[in-house]
Amino acid sequence: MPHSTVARPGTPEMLPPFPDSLPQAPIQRISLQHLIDREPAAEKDLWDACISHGFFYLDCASCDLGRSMVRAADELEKLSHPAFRLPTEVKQSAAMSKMRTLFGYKGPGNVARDDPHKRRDVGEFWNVSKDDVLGQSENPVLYPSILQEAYPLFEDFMRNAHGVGLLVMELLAGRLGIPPEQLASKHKLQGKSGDHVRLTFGPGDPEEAKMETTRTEAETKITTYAHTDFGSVTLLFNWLGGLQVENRASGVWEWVKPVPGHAICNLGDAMYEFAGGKVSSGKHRVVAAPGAQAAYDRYSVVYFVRPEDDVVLEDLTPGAVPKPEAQRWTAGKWIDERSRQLGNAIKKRADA
Ligand SMILES: O=C(O)CCC(=O)C(=O)O
Ligand SMILES: [Fe+2]
Repeated sequence: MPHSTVARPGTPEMLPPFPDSLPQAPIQRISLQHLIDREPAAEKDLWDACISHGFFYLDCASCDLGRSMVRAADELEKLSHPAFRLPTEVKQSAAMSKMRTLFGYKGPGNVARDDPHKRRDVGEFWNVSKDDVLGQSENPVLYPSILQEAYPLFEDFMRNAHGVGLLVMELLAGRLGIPPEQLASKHKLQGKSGDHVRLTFGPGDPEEAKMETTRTEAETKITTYAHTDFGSVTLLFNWLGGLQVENRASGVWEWVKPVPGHAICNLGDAMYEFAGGKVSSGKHRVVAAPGAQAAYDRYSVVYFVRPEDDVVLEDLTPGAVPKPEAQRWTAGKWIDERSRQLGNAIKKRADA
């Protein structure tokens, strides 16, 4: 997959604007500082967002923790440019399919099992494992040196994003009647889990510019296939449009406009299970950025907070009826299975 010749200028201000005419998902903005302060109005907004779309903007400009995450995400975005321009052989030497799980490099060309149009996706990922970065993997991925040399930056971002994920879970636990320490104990930083930083790349394509309102679904190029996130809480930083969330009532794909200084935060399947289905794991995907933005290469920086691999995904709310044994998925197996559905050829775990 050749890279676009249009280099991203590097500063968000220099990018063409997101077209205001497009239907945007009605996602609330919530201040991280207000959540840290446990302000009741912010907690209520969080709850409302989580039981409706399962998505919200997290205003990170409001506190040191948030500003530090924004700075690290900006640095990781810059690192992504050379990391995705490495020769294909170098990237493939750390391919997910060669590794034990979904960590490592994902190239373009996957076809999701359930895509009726059998489109090949155009997106690339570097999935950098928390356990590898923290030096607690038995079998770490041999990432290219450009990524390994940046482990201190990854670690800084991970620790902060993990902390924010735990805060979101603690606040939701309060509403759900789940003892907060029960969720925290299933998402320990030191636990073996699918947590990782994902750097994503989608090639710019000037021919896609302004096609977003006329192209059919079959003509829509997929950067990242429609999916729900597999874990508990996701924090996402992006600079160009392209992210879309499915409106649950109408089935229409609505755009999510990047807002400077804000993370996009969403819940995944594991949180849906823990909450007994009371919160949403919203379906989303990434397509070419809209309008003149389509010509630019698109990068995003994501952190996934997931339950530890051996945690059973089950309803933790008071009075929940335990699932029959045959329907009890551990987080590790759930992540592997969902990853295969999205077209990733990953090996079975030794303990599976
Ligand atoms: O790149 C984005 O904006 C979203 C990425 C995403 O949804 C994912 O990697 O799970
Ligand atoms: Fe996602």
